[in-house]
Amino acid sequence: MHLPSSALFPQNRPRRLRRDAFTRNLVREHRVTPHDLIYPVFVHEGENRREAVASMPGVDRLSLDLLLPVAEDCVQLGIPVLALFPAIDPSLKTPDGKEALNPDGLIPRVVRALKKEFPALGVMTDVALDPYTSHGQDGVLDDTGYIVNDDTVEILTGQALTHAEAGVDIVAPSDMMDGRIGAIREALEVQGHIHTRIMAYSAKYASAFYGPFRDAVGTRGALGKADKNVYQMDPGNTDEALREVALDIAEGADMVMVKPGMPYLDVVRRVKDEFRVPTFAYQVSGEYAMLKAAAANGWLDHDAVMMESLLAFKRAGADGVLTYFARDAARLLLAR
Ligand SMILES: NCc1[nH]cc(CCC(=O)O)c1CC(=O)O
Ligand SMILES: [Mg+2]
Repeated sequence: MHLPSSALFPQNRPRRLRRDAFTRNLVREHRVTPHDLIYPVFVHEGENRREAVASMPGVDRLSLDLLLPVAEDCVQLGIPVLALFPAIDPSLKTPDGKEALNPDGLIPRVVRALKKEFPALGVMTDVALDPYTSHGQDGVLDDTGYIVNDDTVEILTGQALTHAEAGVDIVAPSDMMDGRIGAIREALEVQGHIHTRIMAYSAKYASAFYGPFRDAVGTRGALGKADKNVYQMDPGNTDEALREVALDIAEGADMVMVKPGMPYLDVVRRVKDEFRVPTFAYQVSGEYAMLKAAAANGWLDHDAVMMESLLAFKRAGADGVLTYFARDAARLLLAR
């Protein structure tokens, strides 16, 4: 028999551990479970209103009555948290986005209904002004069109309190203003909302992958050619992500997030290694749209790439993933 030249061969045969399914199952280092998944949903006013989001196949804007069965499905599937995003009636949008502070607005009403019907299901809300502003930016503008920080933080703090008063479990500021986590945490404490958790969008990049989301919440038109580069992070930076996360933890965040997801797995890994806090990644609308489009063309296997993409987040160090695939993935996992 011909002998191989390497002294390590044939003692070292890594393929032994790949030979059959039971061995692969036995030695697998990372897994996805339904409990890892947060399901983002889009809500709008009305009754029995369902509107498909063209750039996000399988995702609809729903009125509250149609959202309730979706919430029930999440409970059945073991998905721990729903993340709410509003598509606000254009007649309610203003330059300062003050509808975000309305205690009887869409989001507070949806939160109250969900917590009443499904008390064990976690509910998370987005803290940011873009669905409420007439210009589609996440904050208020000065005369030059610059998004001003501190005035915006004041409004965001009011928005977070409004959600907390409605009974939300987790507020998730996605605006990228400086100092908002500290301001929100202090206000929550002062008002006695000591259990409200904060998941900070700490390292949120100015990304082109958010396009379909802006269709879903109806901000693409208002935003026009404008970008969010003066507050969201530059895609070229990773040290800066660590500084942002450090600030948010110091200011009182319970959990942090990196966003987008798949193109930023290096950032997820660095954040997890550095801070060892609950770390989440957002597989954003554009990532979802890419995989859906390729699958619809028959270029990729839908279920296989869905599960592989989610597993990649876990392997990179994420404790959980916000994903529009949450229900599909959970269903598949439970069927196995
Ligand atoms: N505060 C806005 C917000 N909250 C979540 C997303 C993106 C989510 C997605 O693309 O799936 C965005 C878009 C943006 O910053 O323009
Ligand atoms: Mg910050």
